[in-house]
Amino acid sequence: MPEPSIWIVDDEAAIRFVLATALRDAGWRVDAFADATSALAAFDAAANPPDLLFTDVRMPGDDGLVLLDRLKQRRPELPVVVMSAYTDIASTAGAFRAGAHEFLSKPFDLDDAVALAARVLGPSMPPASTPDELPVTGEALLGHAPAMRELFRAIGRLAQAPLSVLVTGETGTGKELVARALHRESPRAHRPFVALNTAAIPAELLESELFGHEAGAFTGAQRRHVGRFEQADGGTLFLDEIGDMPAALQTRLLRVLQQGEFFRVGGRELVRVDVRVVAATHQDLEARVASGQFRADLLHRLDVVRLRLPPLRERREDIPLLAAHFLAQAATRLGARAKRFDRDALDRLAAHDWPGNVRELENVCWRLAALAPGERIARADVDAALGTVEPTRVVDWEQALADWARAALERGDAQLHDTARERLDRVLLDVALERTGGRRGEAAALLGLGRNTLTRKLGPGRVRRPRDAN
Ligand SMILES: Nc1ncnc2c1ncn2[C@@H]1O[C@H](COP(=O)(O)OP(=O)(O)OP(=O)(O)O)[C@@H](O)[C@H]1O
Repeated sequence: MPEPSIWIVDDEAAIRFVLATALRDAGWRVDAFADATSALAAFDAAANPPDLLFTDVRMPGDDGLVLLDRLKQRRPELPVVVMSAYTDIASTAGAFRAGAHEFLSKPFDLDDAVALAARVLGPSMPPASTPDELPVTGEALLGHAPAMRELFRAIGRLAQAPLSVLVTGETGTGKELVARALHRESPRAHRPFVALNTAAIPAELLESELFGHEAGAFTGAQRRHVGRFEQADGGTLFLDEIGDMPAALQTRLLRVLQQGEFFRVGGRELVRVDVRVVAATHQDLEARVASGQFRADLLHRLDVVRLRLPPLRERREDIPLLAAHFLAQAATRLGARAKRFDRDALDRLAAHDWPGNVRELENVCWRLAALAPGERIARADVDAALGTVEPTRVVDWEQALADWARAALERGDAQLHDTARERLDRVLLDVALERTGGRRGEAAALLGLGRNTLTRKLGPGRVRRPRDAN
């Protein structure tokens, strides 16, 4: 069977490059095109058409929606993922009606794109293609803020002992890099480092992803699949977004951690493994335990040692160092000339709040490497790259939230974070569903969520009429 092939159509060289690299690393054949016309010409001439196509929306010449339409006329069953900037989402909601398979809002996380491709092309990818089994050398964890120095010391100490570690911190703060560093510095370094993002994989596939399955274990399981635990034997298993793990699987994971052995899904043979688990979460797991969403005994098992990564806004002194690093890295990988930041530009970067933390900074630097016209990056370039993401009304909203939080703390409300998240999700979902007349796929696209995530958030009994009282 030939390996599945993926095509990327995007006018932005940086996006083509990073997406193609990530998908190739994951084991797929990838071809990339800079515009719709050349992609369509290649499609018509191709002996082996793609099995999946990613397209940008806004491109010079025919846009991605025109391309989508033309492709659908030729091959209606071709899955097409439409990628678009956050600000274009409203105009892109129609993409689903036009037959798009999925929607990826830019800037996106490469892991999400790879997971999405894995969903479309099937979970039993060729075994050699495990996206996370990358070489773990040369991934520098940079920083000289006191909290980071303390963290490096802790990593050095902890790497030697096979203790479970829980890494906490907001999204994009570098939790996975910490896990990789723990592995790299450990006696397990010559064995695999395997990562699994619990939140990126649909709940129904998670069990077989973790523990593997035998051929015929369920519909669609044609071949035996070796799970991540087995892949990581002798090495380190990194479980990202552990807080999102479904309850039944938490129970199973706990048992495996206690006993070091398990059955594959549909299997009778007991599999023994020696795996060091590093788990990560951006959530408050104690609060999830208190509200019954996370098992206390599993938390204790994972949380033998805890490492906390501060958000980037709490270590602003590291911003210039990180920015220079990402800019140089992007230039090398783009084959472009190195650029430098003006003082003002660095000040602007240092003043930003970075809700997406280091990942957001990395994305902005890639954008600057690819787009800023001169060799010196000025403040205005940074303004443009940061976009107009902080309209003034957001401030009012945050103010209201702060008032609410103060009042709730005053009342002694114990589960503030969960309540807030739930209300936030509910408001966003209701507004989006209201706008799309209840069509979930489009509502998901409007919110920049995957359809699966939306369905999970809606859950049973969560489908409410738009204007129900609270
Ligand atoms: N201190 C650092 N030095 C260099 N690069 C970093 C650092 N911290 C994070 N990065 C880079 O930022 C990006 C995000 O890091 P990472 O994936 O480890 O974050 P995360 O906390 O695991 O995110 P999430 O919770 O969303 O999974 C990666 O590309 C990583 O290489």
